[in-house]
Amino acid sequence: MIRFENVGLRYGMGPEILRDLTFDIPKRSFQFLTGPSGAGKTTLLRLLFMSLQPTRGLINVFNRDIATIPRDELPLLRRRIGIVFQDFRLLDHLTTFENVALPLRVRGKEESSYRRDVLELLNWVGLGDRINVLPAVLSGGEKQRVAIARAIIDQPQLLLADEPTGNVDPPMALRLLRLFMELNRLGTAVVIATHDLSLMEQVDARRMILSEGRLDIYD
Ligand SMILES: Nc1ncnc2c1ncn2[C@@H]1O[C@H](COP(=O)(O)OP(=O)(O)OP(=O)(O)O)[C@@H](O)[C@H]1O
Repeated sequence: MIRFENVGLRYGMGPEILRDLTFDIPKRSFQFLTGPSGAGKTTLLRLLFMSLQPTRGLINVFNRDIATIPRDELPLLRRRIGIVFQDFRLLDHLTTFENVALPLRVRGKEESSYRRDVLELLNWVGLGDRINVLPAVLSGGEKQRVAIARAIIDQPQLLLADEPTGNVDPPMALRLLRLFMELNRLGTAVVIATHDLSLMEQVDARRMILSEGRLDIYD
């Protein structure tokens, strides 16, 4: 589904942050992306989301060479990807419900067709009593769960999550992990960037480890 070949990335004239990355992300796979702070996990997620072009090498996403995709086609392609940003990126003027429902609204779906699904997911992530509030009154952990719910509500083909359990307590982290596993069981390829060893120990999943610009993969 995704293929990197000899990919390198530097920001401006800076040092090469990622070097000679060659790997695949197969359909329906589940992997953790880990490595020390500053190793380039967020950068790699940005390459996967096509919000950054590599300085060298080839990236294929959904069998398209990202260097040749016209800019105006990117939004449509990105709709197949759910993403949880480290800084959440919720829309401040929308309620919890509206933020989570956004990908469905963008698709032109009627609220009556998804209302129950959104409410069920919000209950599952423990936000059943925060449905009608704006992001400004939510805690960091609550915002994180809204961002996760928004990323998965439309069952994307690929989920990219940057430290998705960084702001919640261990029991909630486990609950969220179960949610990602269920999504994966339903067919989504999942990439979770994390430092959380205890979280990774819960699942016998592929590990992609970034260190000093290189990537090692343990299947
Ligand atoms: N926009 C940018 N311009 C210049 N340098 C950047 C930019 N974004 C990231 N970097 C640098 O690239 C390197 C990798 O950063 P990145 O955020 O990808 O690492 P990370 O592994 O996600 O870190 P963390 O675990 O702390 O979130 C760092 O040295 C960072 O300073």
